Amino acid sequence: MLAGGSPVKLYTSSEWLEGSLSMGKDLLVWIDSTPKSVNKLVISKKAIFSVILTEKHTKAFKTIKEAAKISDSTKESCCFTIFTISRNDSSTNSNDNNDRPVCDSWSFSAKDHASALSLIKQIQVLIRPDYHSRQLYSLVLINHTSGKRKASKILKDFVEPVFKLGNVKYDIHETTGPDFAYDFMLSHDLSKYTSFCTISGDGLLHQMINGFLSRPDSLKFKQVPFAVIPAGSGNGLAWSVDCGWPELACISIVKNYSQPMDLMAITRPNHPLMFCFLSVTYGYVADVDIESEKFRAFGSARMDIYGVLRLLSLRQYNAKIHYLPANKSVELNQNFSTSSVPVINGKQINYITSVNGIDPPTDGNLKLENGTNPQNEFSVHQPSPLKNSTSPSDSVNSSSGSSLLKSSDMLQSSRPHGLPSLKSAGISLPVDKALLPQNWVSLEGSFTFINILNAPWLSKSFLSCQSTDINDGVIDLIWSTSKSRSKLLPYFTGSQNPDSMFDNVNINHEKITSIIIEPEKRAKPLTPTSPLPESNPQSQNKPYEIVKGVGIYSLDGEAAPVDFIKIDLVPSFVKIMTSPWFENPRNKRQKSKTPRADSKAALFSYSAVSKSNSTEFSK
Ligand SMILES: Nc1ncnc2c1ncn2[C@@H]1O[C@H](COP(=O)(O)OP(=O)(O)OP(=O)(O)O)[C@@H](O)[C@H]1O
Repeated sequence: MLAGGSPVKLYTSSEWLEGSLSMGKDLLVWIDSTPKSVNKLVISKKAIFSVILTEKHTKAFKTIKEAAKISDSTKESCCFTIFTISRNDSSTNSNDNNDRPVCDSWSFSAKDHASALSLIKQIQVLIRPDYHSRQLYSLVLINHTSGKRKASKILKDFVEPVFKLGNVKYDIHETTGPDFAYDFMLSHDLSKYTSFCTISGDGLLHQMINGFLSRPDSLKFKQVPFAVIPAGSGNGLAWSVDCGWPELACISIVKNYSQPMDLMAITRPNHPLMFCFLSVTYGYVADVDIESEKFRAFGSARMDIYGVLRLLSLRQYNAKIHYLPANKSVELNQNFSTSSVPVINGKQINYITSVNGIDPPTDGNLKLENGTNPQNEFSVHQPSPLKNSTSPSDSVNSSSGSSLLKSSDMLQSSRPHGLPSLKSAGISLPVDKALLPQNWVSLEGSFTFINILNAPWLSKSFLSCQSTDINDGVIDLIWSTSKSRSKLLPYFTGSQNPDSMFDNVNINHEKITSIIIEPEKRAKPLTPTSPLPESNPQSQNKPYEIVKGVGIYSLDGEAAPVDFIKIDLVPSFVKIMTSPWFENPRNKRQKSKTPRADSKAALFSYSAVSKSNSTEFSK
């Protein structure tokens, strides 16, 4: 319901129009009071990120920086300006990230200074409901070495002015090395902050989240959202939460929009438990991501350019994978269904283990027992029926040697508070197929790539899976054994909707909750007794021996040595800032006649009143 309107003039088309301004719960409405006038302006609260007292000048602010400066100097005035963000109505394509948001400013004049201040107070509640009762205070870590080294410019052009205009206080710390964010989050007092933010790529946020979750008191700050203001080369998470443009990321912090985010718990031999929010990749995508680090100066284009080169000489890696399909992790008590039997290179793979001791029907054309795949590409897991299939004991395989995962013991030592039990925790490595719970699926073969995803976008131009979401309670597993460049190219170039390419012949897709990778070749530590340290993409000293054909893992874009690895979904484990209209995830937007949730048509409606002032975010 709208409260009664206050007399307020709106500056439009070089003149002041008499009218009244009313505030609803979710919108602001100005109506021309001239008899028979059709002039009306409606602005959705999602679009408003600032309102400031301004001098009675009608000149538009050229940049947001200029507006931020003026917000200091205006003393007594009856004028005020509202700043909004939206996208142009013409941008309707969900599968590209090229439409930059635009800023509009709207100039109003109230009866007097006191009325202007009173209206400003009401509009601030539209910016965020607790504007007057809670001061936002952001912890900001900035990595000047990210991407094309534009972090300082992003700070000056976007973060400083938008935070000032939106009344967000902040403490900023420059990273001094690769472990800075991890150590900072582990050791500093975080109690005054309302968000933990980076100006960086995905790598720094990865360090920040892992440092945070290693704190003994992390549970206390569980409601504090993380935010990433993109300055890196990939910025996969930022694009996945509709904050790929720095101005949108800053405005999300001002408006304090957040939602829970799933994480992937990563368990590896000789490493503490760690978490990824974006992806774990092995094969083509990891090779491109990590090996193209030397071309950082090209920004996100480094991956596109190097990706083409790598495609010309495709590599494959022999490995076994074992995964728990999402539909099997909930309920075991169901009959075998053939609907989910995948087809690999045109051949149906009888990969599903027997469920509750009932053997799956066999395909007349195939006899798929271990090693008897007609293409000799996969061997198929057909374990003996287990009595207790859901939770085998946490035994450690005695023949496993020192590098083996000590299952639950290892996890206990570094488990963050509130971490649910991990589905793979009871499985010792190397996997003994006879002991693998029967709802798990095993495959073995030569993989071109294995992508394990928690978010749809891995970079500005690479939508790796449209149907995934940061908070959908599942992991998306996408893998290929194909060497067909023509079939793989459209997936990596984004020329087609990725999900339409998941044909289970060249590119396979499964929704899962846990996965174990057992690569045939593994990285070797240089000193056999010392653990494999976390590798840093920029480090010149690789602490492990480079063995030809081993490849590399990319964990949220951070290089890691190839070894046994377990990945388990942890639902809604942290919070992440998203753009104000992220409730309808943009990756799910379709081309349609309905206006985009972030378009001017959806956020404003105006009749006759058509001239707002455009303000540049940065020059
Ligand atoms: N001052 C620093 N010197 C060297 N390395 C740093 C410094 N600060 C952070 N790092 C490390 O740099 C790595 C990459 O950083 P970041 O993710 O910010 O940029 P990026 O790799 O260009 O972007 P993206 O991950 O999106 O591709 C992270 O591992 C981070 O820990």
